[in-house]
Amino acid sequence: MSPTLFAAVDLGASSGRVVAGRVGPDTVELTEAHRFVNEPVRLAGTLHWNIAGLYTEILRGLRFLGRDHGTPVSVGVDSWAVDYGLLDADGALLSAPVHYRDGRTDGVAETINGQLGADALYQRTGLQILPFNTIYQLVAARDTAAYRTADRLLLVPDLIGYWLTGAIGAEVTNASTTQLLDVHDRTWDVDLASSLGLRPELLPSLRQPGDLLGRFRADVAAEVGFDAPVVAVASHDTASAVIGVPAVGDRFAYISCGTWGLAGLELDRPVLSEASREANFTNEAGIDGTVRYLRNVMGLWLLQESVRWWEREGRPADLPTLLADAAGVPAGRTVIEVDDARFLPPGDMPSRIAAYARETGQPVPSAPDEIVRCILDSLALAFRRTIREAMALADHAVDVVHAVGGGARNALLCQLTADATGLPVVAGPVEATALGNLLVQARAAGLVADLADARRLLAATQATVCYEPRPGIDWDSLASRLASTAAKV
Ligand SMILES: C[C@H](O)[C@H](O)[C@@H](O)C(=O)CO
Repeated sequence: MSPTLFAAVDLGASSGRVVAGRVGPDTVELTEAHRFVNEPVRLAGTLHWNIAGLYTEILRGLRFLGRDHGTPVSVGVDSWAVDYGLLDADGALLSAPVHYRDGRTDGVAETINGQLGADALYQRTGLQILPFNTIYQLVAARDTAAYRTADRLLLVPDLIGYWLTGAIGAEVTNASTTQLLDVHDRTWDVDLASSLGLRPELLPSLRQPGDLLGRFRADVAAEVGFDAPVVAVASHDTASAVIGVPAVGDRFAYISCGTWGLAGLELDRPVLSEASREANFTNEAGIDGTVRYLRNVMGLWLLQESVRWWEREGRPADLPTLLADAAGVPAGRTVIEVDDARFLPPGDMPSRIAAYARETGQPVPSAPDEIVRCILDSLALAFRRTIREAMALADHAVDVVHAVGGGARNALLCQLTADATGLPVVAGPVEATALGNLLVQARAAGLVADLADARRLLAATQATVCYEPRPGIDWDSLASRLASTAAKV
């Protein structure tokens, strides 16, 4: 039997892609039909996603896929979390979704948590406190004309699904990132929304990975040159990435490493202890009732934004060269708290890193290779801390760390993470998110039995590189230096 063709639309914060996936009893082959950058735009002072531009690229990618690979059995859409579009009563988009790095939510989380009680909120939603969680974005937007006149709220992958099929709904893994979903029964916490003066009627009915949205609208089928059904996948890209981890058994940790570094565990129930809340771990919904017990680490955003800044200044910023040079910089020369709030907004990242070093009395990195080394040493330290804390808080043993996503290509980061954690790091697949998207569709088509079966297929078909921990760097003392810096900033 020849492998079956599926189409995955995977929207990341820095780039998007349309991927043709062929799945058979012992094959999973990916071919990129189209890749495009995801460049946000500031409109009248507010940072937005160029969602119409992204949708245009998606249609272009589907057209290329149909032309070069044929008609897929189904299409699945995933994207970054928390952000949404508002529709009016006619189904028209009221304004381009606001980017989670926009400053409109500054201070909102503190106010709301003070009002509701951080622990009470955690017991209801199980979510880490990040300033851009959808709940805080809605509180920041509740007095806007768009919010007041809106008829429906659609998270980004659901908005794309709506434009492709006309179907309205909210897929549960991404809905769990709103901090408006009950962590126990995975239904909308309507009382919580009402208690904040939010409009629960905006929240669409929930759907599960594998559910059918519907077939392409006629105009979409005409535009892309074929008709196909759209199937809900684990539409939070991180949820799809975790499905795409080629793990065997459950004694593993993962790092979905891209713009963000999502480091954590897959559990069968949430951890809602006071210690877990204080450590700011999240319990995002995974597939089949699993829990993605993780914490957001600032991730390769630090590197992406530094490169963007150097390019803006007309300085050479070729990543492979930067990484090769950074390997020659002494380890642990300067370490930063990567999750310091100053590193969240776009801007002059190299200067912010230098300022942090200055404030903490460390050697101040100025040359690009020193900045890059500082970023990678500090990310490895953050992954070490996060994985060790997750293991302790969830009382969960780990023998291996799976690093997936674009960061799996970064050999220096993977090796430093192995050294810092003292655990082997299995790097790959890079396209774990697209693979997780495709395998949920393959299961809906009856080609894959369950999550374990999907991972067996991945382990048998996808290339990985294993980095064994090496001695030599005193990560304990780097960790305590980092801890002491926090007191100085
Ligand atoms: C806000 C981030 O998008 C989110 O926390 C993260 O999980 C993600 O979606 C990474 O793409």
